[in-house]
Amino acid sequence: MSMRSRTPTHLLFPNGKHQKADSEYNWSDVGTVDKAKNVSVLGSIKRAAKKVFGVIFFRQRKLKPTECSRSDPGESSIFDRESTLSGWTGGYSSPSSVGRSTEKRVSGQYRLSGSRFLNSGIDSSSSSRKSWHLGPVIFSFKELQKATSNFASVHQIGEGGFGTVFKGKLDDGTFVAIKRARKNNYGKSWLSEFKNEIYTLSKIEHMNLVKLYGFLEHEDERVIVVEYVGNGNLREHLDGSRGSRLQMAERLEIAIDVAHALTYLHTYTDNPIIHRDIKASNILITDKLRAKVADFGFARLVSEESGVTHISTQVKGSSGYVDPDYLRTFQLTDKSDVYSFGVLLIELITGRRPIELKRPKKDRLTVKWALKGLKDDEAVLIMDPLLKRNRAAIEVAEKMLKLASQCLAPTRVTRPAMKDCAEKLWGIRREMKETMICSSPSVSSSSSAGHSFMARDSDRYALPRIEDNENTTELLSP
Ligand SMILES: Nc1ncnc2c1ncn2[C@@H]1O[C@H](COP(=O)(O)OP(=O)(O)OP(=O)(O)O)[C@@H](O)[C@H]1O
Repeated sequence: MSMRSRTPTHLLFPNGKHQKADSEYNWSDVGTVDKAKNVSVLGSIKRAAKKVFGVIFFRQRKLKPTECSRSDPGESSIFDRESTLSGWTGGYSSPSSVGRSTEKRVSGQYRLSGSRFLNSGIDSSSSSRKSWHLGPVIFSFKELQKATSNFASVHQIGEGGFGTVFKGKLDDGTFVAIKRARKNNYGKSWLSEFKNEIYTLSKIEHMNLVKLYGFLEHEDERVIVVEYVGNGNLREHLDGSRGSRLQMAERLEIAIDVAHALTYLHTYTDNPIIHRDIKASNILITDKLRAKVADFGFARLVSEESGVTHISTQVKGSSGYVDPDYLRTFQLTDKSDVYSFGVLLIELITGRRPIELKRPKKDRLTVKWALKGLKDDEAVLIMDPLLKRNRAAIEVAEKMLKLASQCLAPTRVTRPAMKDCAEKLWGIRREMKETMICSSPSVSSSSSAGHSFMARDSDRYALPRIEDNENTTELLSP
C-alpha cells in the first residue's frame, strides 16, 4: 500500500461570465441525505420516516389501479423509480429513501423490512456483504473509525483534491476504500463535489466503474465509501512503482475497459454522464489487471435534448487532459471525455505523463511529441521503453496512436464517440491476436494458439488477458 504522490492539479478557470452555476444538482434527488447538518442519524431516521409515510400516503392517493397492480407489494415507490434509472437495480437503502415499514439497523446499515432486497429472499443480517446490491448505505463514523483503526496513516492509500483515501475493513470482512474529505475544504463548490460524487455513483453500475457502497455526512465529516480496488492506479503501473511492467496486450485491455466504462456513462445511462476527470491516476487496476474508472467528483449529467451540459462557470479537469474546445467555449460535451481518453491512450503507449517538465522543451507536451512521432511514421520510437518491441506490439502502438490522434482532434465534432473508440479497440485486439498467431514459431502451434485465444475470449469477463506471445520475434530491444 503505497501512498501516491499528488498527481496533476485540477484546473479551475473562472470564465467571468455570469452563467448558471456549474453544478446545481438537486440534492433531494438523491433521496438519501438528510439536508440538515449536525444532526444525529437517529434524528434523520425519525424525519425520514415521517417523510416516507407522507410519500406513501401521497402515492397511494395518486396511483391508478393499474399502476398499483404492477408493483410488488413489498416495494416502495421510490425503488420503482430508482430501479429504472441507469440499470441501478437497488435504489437507496437509506432511511430517507426507503418506502414503507420499519427500518432495521443491520451491521451498521439501515435496512428495510419489506424492501425489494428482503423480498428477494436474501437475508441481509446474515449476509451484509451482499446487501451492497441494495444501494448505498449511510455509515456511522464509529464503524468507519473501526474499519481504519481510527484513520491510521498505515491504512492510507492515496491523497487527492478531495482528501485522504484509506483502506478499511468492515465488520463483515469487506475491504473498502474510504475517502475522507479534508475539513478545511468545505466551500460551496466543494460540498457540491461531494454530493455530486455520491449522486453520480449512485446512478451507475458497471464492472469497469468503481462501485459506491455508502457515505457519511455527519457534523464536519464527509466520507465516501467505495469498492476497494487493490492493485494501485494506472499511473503507478506506468511509472513502474506498482506491479511488473504492463505489456502491450495488457495496456490494450485497460484501454478497452476504460472505453467500455465511458461508453456506458455516455450512452447507456438514462441521462448521459460526463466524467470530466479521466486521467491515469483515476484508473484503478485490479489484481487481474482490469481497469475501473474512479473519482466522479467532477462528473456532470447531460441534457438529453442538446447533448451538452449548460455553459460552465468553471472549467474543471486535470492539467494536460482538458479538452481545448471546452477551454475555448466553456461548453461541456461527452467529447471532452473523448479528448481525455485520447491523452490516456498516449500515456498507455509512451508511459509518459501528459506534461513532462524535466524533458527538453520540444518534448515536454507528450501529446504533441507523440503525434509528431505518428506523423513521421516512428511509432516504435515513442513506445514506452518498458514495452517489448515485437511485431504485434508495434502494430498495436501504431493503431492506438491513430485512434488517439482522432480523439485529440481540436474540435469536438470531428472526434469519435466513445462507442466507436471501444469498437476500434476491439478491432485492434482482434488483429493483434491474428498477428500473434501468425508470428507463432511453429505452424502446428497456430491452431492451439487460436484455440487458446478463443478460450480467453469466451471468458474475457472472467480472466480477460491476452498475454504477449513470448515467441514473437523481437524486432527491437527497448
Ligand atoms: N476505490 C479505491 N480503491 C483503491 N484505491 C483507491 C480507491 N480510490 C482512490 N484510491 C487511491 O487514492 C488515490 C486518490 O483518490 P481520488 O483520486 O479518488 O481522490 P481525489 O481527491 O479525487 O484525487 P484527485 O483530486 O487527484 O483526482 C487514487 O489515485 C488511488 O491511488
